[in-house]
Amino acid sequence: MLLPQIKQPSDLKSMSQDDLVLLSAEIRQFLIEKLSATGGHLAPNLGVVELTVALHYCYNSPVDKMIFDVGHQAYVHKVLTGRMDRFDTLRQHNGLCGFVKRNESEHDVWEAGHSSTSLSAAMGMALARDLKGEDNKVIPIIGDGALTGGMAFEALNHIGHEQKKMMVILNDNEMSIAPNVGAMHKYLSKIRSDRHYLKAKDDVEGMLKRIPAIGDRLAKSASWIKDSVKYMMVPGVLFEELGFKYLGPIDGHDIPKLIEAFKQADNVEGPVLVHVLTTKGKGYQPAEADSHKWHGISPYKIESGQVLKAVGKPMYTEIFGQTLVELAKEDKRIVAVTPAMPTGSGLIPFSKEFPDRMIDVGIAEQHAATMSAALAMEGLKPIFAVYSTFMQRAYDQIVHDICRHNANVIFAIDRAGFVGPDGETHQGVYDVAFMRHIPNIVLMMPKDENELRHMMKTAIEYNDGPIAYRYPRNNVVGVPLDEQLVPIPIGTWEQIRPAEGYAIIASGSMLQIAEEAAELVKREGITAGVINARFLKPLDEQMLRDLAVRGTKIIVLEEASQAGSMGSAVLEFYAEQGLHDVQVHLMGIPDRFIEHGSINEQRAEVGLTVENVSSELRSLAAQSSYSMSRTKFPS
Ligand SMILES: Cc1ncc(C[n+]2csc(CCOP(=O)(O)OP(=O)(O)O)c2C)c(N)n1
Ligand SMILES: CC(=O)[C@@H](O)[C@H](O)COP(=O)(O)O
Ligand SMILES: [Mg+2]
Repeated sequence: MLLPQIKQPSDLKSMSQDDLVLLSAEIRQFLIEKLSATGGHLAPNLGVVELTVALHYCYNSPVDKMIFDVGHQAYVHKVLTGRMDRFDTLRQHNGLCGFVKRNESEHDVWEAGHSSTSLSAAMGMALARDLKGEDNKVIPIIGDGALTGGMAFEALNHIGHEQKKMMVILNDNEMSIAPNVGAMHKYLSKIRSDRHYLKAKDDVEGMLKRIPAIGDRLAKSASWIKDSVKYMMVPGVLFEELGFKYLGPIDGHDIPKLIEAFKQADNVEGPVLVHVLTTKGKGYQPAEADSHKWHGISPYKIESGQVLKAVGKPMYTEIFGQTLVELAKEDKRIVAVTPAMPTGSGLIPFSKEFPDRMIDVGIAEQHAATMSAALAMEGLKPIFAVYSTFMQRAYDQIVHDICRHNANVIFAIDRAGFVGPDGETHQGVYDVAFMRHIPNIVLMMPKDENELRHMMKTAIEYNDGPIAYRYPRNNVVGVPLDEQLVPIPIGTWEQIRPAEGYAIIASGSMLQIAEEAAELVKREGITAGVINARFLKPLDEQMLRDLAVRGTKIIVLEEASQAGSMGSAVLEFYAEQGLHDVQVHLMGIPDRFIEHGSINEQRAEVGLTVENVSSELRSLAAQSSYSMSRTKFPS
């Protein structure tokens, strides 16, 4: 076995290329075995085994900077950089992060989680290198999916202009999470599929060089002919026109060929793009056969490929997807917009039923948002289905193109709140704060799946501007579903338990915690009300006034950043109304990033638990009895 000998990347240097091939096989087997117990991003990592081995063989991490785009495909890098023995803890609380993580290793020079940042990071590192007079290599590794992200194009444009030396590895496996989309994808597929490029490329380039310059007039047409023939025949010309030397396509599972290509690239002065063809899920039949499903997978049985996912209640995502099909059958204006997350957003049923009304724009949240505004302004009902965390990419488009235009865009914000194993880069905890302060937006969050369905109906019937509903990466509560969907009056909260002295104003999944806490302290003589704050904007101002008039002590409980979310809105309301005596306690997510683990562990880490809410109620009650005892009532 070669793998146990690898404690650091330099241990590869003494190995023969045959050994590297054997080592790759051992790494592949290691990943298949480890992830069968932990789950994780199996298919992306199986696709980059040889690529990562060859990179660490040829280059000197961390001096040479390997920058993994998204970072979900860095398990092999982690194996080779001394973290093999931590894979049993992958994506678990205090365990190995599923993405590149600087506090794990000096070899992790750039963190991600969100797509399409590697080229910009590479540009920064190359500029810094040259300004410091250093000569290390800068090597961004970007997938064909990540290349559809707008940031990648911004960076390509700048890199081509600056002509800084770097080697961009384009890992082309024809897949995003789902099959990749877009004109760039088609272009890459053309290069990938037309093998004649490879054999004709040298002939064509040789011929072009032999066309003599015949006088100025003809010389121009000669160079025009060269360019047009080059456009037709030479692969990667798009990149070459952007100022990159294009090398490829290279078989990304052939270590000798990869090493040869890297040597060629090292001799290029400016930026070079090495186009590497890989198979997502390579070497494990179930993952190769369905790399979409095996992009991110739960624990499984190796022999059969049977996924061991607990059979239980559906996710909110599934209810969203089903309900959207119901609504779209009644309303032809409904179109679904997804930035490369059709499956994760539950839109596969919709795409099967209404293929013409399903728009996957690739990893392009900004484009998706602005395009949705235009769809709405043309009288359609665009459902912008997006994960909370990825929607952060489109903040300006939400302000500038959707809300300012008061466009009837419907946001279906999935993964709202803690997301568990993906950790800090994927937590959906900022959208309340960054959306509620934008004029014209209505923001909802359901207490259960039945209310989500009514909110979806509410959004369709609402024609006064943008409206959003956010729901968690969770299983549903398990309540009966009403057949008849009825719009909810905008800005109305629901009193679940009458407020006497104390009230918990809670949103979404926090309602269950609020009710359990209220029930727990009730046995101790503390009667706490529970209010379903199903509208995060606008607030139910009448209910807030009533609570103030009755001198109710309030806890605002939300699985969102405490700064700027609903709790802040309640405080602002009372301040604006001059109701300065109202006692409001905020229980939300503190001002720090919460790392990977289970959702319950993340909630416990920040105190969003029944125990904590109960003890908060007890201390409020103790204060009241203390201040009561101190009050000198007239005898
Ligand atoms: C801004 C953003 N949007 C969406 C995602 C979700 N996402 C994670 S990986 C991925 C596909 C990446 O495809 P590619 O770069 O080709 O890598 P592969 O998995 O094929 O190796 C997507 C869409 C993300 N991480 N970041
Ligand atoms: C790497 C990435 O960003 C996606 O694969 C993400 O991990 C999907 O998240 P869900 O598992 O919540 O769909
Ligand atoms: Mg890909």
